[in-house]
Amino acid sequence: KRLLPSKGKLPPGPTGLPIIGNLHQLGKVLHQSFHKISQEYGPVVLLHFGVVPVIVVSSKEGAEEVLKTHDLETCSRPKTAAVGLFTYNFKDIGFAPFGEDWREMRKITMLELFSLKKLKSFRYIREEESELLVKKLSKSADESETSLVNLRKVFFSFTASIICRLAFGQNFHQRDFVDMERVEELVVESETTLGTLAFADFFPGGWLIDRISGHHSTVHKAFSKLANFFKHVIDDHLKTGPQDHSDIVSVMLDMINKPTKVDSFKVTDDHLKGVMSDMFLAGVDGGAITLLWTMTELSRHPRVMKKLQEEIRATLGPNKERITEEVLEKVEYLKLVIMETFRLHPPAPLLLPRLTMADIKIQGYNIPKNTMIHINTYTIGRDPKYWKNPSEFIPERFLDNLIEYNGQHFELLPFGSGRRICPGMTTGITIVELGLLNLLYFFDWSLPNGMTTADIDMEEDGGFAMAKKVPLVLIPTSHRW
Ligand code: HEM
Repeated sequence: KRLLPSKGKLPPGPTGLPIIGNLHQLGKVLHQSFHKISQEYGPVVLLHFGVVPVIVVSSKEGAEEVLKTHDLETCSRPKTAAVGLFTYNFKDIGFAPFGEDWREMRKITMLELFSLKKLKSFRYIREEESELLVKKLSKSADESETSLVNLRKVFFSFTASIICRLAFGQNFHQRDFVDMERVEELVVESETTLGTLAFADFFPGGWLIDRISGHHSTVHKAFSKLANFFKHVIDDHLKTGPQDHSDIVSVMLDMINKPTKVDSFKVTDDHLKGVMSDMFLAGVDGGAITLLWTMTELSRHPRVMKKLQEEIRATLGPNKERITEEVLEKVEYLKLVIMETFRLHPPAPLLLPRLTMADIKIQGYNIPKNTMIHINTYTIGRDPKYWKNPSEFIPERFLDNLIEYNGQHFELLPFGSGRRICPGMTTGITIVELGLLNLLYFFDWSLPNGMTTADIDMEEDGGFAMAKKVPLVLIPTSHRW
């Protein structure tokens, strides 16, 4: 507590050890460790990561105070070494401190993601990639009645193909510098490294321990693979001559090469690569993880799977050749299933950490300036105070309330809230809905021979994202009408 100068009452928390603070009390999966600690110490907890004070907020009311009442005072981000490397010195959106760089990068990305001019082509890309997904799965299903499909690989290559076409203008079915089979590795390795705690961030001189333990070299290896991929994408744009503004990379390259106003904000190479890092990691991971947990829960709950497939097939009618996005509005139960998945498996369970820019009060506790805050949406989604039978997967619970995931309801925050809410929410949710619609309309799904629903592994893994540790492997059968 001496490290956190405060005139008022500080939140409670477990007693730490000298120097390392509470680090020895944390496991590899941070949101689960925080969950256990909050069950004992309450919804606002003070911990020390080495010499750095960290507050964990695990209640709807606390989250609302941080993200709404004090949104402005808490809308910066703490800096860590690995993040600095992957974001080209915080020149991205997700980890940039509050200020001009963040504001400008966010503006450019939002304008691009929601550009009216591109709505039609974005929609075409998503629909075409969904058709390709169905073709790939049909091939597996036709080869053998028992052919196994690793859905983690399928979902990562599906979301990566879409994001890379929307944001980078790269169609990987026509390029050979990225192996779509290995894209999952590239994203998961980068994301996990990015979210791992490093000694350098929490102790003076901790960089030495990181070098000896090999952490430093692991981070640099993962980063160099990603940097090499970005280099190919940028070179490819430069080769084709004047930029056509069809994607974010092209728009930003033009801003770097032809700044318009003398005094205006200068976009640099680092801004471009920082934004590419965000799009690739946040965009691909969020969608793939949501798809994976949804299919996992559906496989564990045959009643829900059956009801959802019946709704989808009744709404779309028989023997459709392809699915277009306008039907998304009509499949109500699908939305409830996704919300229930978000409640139990929020893809970013701690959102991204915030940093206070002034002294504030949360739930009556003093939180001084420059404190790191984590919101544990995993605990909030399982809190019996807000949810009846919280550990059960019951999509119908959302029929009785008006809760949505748009950042206005603090008991369900899969995309965060406030100034730093996810700018890719609409894109992300459309990819997830369209992917699931195709999978569930065209195929019936079963577990590998000899496996029962009780055998499905639910173990979590992860850094910033809640990955599923063991891949989900299922058998697709083309649906016969
Ligand atoms: C289902 C898919 C997705 C989920 C669940 C998700 C979730 C999140 C969450 C929880 C945050 C942190 C918000 C906060 O700190 O309050 C975030 C931030 C962000 N997301 Fe997403 N996301 C998804 C898809 C996407 C997509 C498709 C893109 C871009 C193409 C994207 C780009 C970003 C960026 C740039 C940020 C940082 C925003 C900032 O700090 O200002 N996300 N996302």
